[in-house]
Amino acid sequence: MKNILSIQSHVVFGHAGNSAAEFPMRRLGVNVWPLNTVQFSNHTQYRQWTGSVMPADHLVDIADGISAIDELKNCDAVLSGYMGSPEQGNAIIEIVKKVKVANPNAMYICDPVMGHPEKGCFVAPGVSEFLCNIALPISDIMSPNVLELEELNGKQTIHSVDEAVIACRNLCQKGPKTILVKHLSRAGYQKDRFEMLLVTPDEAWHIHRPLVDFGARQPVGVGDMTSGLFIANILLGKSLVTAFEHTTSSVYAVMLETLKRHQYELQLVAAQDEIAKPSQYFTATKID
Ligand SMILES: Nc1ncnc2c1ncn2[C@@H]1O[C@H](COP(=O)(O)OP(=O)(O)O)[C@@H](O)[C@H]1O
Ligand SMILES: Cc1ncc(COP(=O)(O)O)c(C=O)c1O
Ligand SMILES: [Mg+2]
Repeated sequence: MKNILSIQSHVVFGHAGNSAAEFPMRRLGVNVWPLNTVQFSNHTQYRQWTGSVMPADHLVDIADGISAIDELKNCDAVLSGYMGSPEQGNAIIEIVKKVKVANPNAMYICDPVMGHPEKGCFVAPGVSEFLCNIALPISDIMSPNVLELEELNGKQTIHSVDEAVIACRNLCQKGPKTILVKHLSRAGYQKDRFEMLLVTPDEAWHIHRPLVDFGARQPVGVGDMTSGLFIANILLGKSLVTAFEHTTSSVYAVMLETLKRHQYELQLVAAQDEIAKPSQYFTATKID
């Protein structure tokens, strides 16, 4: 059984951060060790929430506890997502280093959640700089959306798929050898499809799925679920491309179930069998 230390936000009501990623990863068949960066009542796109950001040393303390019972060596990957503060970022890097000492084969996948103030996703000041300067060079995999990719690539606007591939290759030179662009949005080929990219130093793959019409109230936590499913698929031994395809297909099934039930929160439990074995399978196209 593979083990993922998943360091993300936790919401008590609904699904974002660990509350969006943990169940789908487990449903695929990997073990998850959730380490929560915040505990909020609900995700921030409700524009109001209660709860607390965990102190940065709490994160290291928990990892040290796992190390003390000699289990850190069984950690196969660290996944990080929504961070409550840049200090937490530094704590996460310390944890990644400890995990890699205990298990040199462990991977670090960083979902560089930077927030979109206009969309209502709020992230503490300094987190974006931390992701660009400190997290990038030590990540094995990064999973930005196109806005995050622009930030990571020196704030250069990305207009097209070709430019996105170039931006990803720039990141590959600085650290992560695999980049999953979780959402190409305006940089994609088509306005009426949801598009993603998978880029390594040698190859680039493109995938698209239909847009699901949620009107103005788009579900949150989709990125967190996407990054989680991608690393879970990789740990299950799938190739990068198959992991990419399976992730797209599972996420699409969750979106459809969410729409069918007229819900704002992702319908993870209802769609659980589709997460494991999506009935509609999307295949990727090699573009480089
Ligand atoms: N098939 C789909 N159809 C329509 N919207 C989708 C689909 N898949 C995902 N989305 C939406 O696309 C958005 C992706 O958000 P974005 O900020 O670009 O990346 P992230 O998921 O990292 O936050 C989310 O609002 C999500 O609900
Ligand atoms: C607490 C929390 N975690 C994570 C996220 C990221 O969600 P997404 O996967 O949609 O980027 C958000 C977005 O608002 C959030 O409020
Ligand atoms: Mg996101």
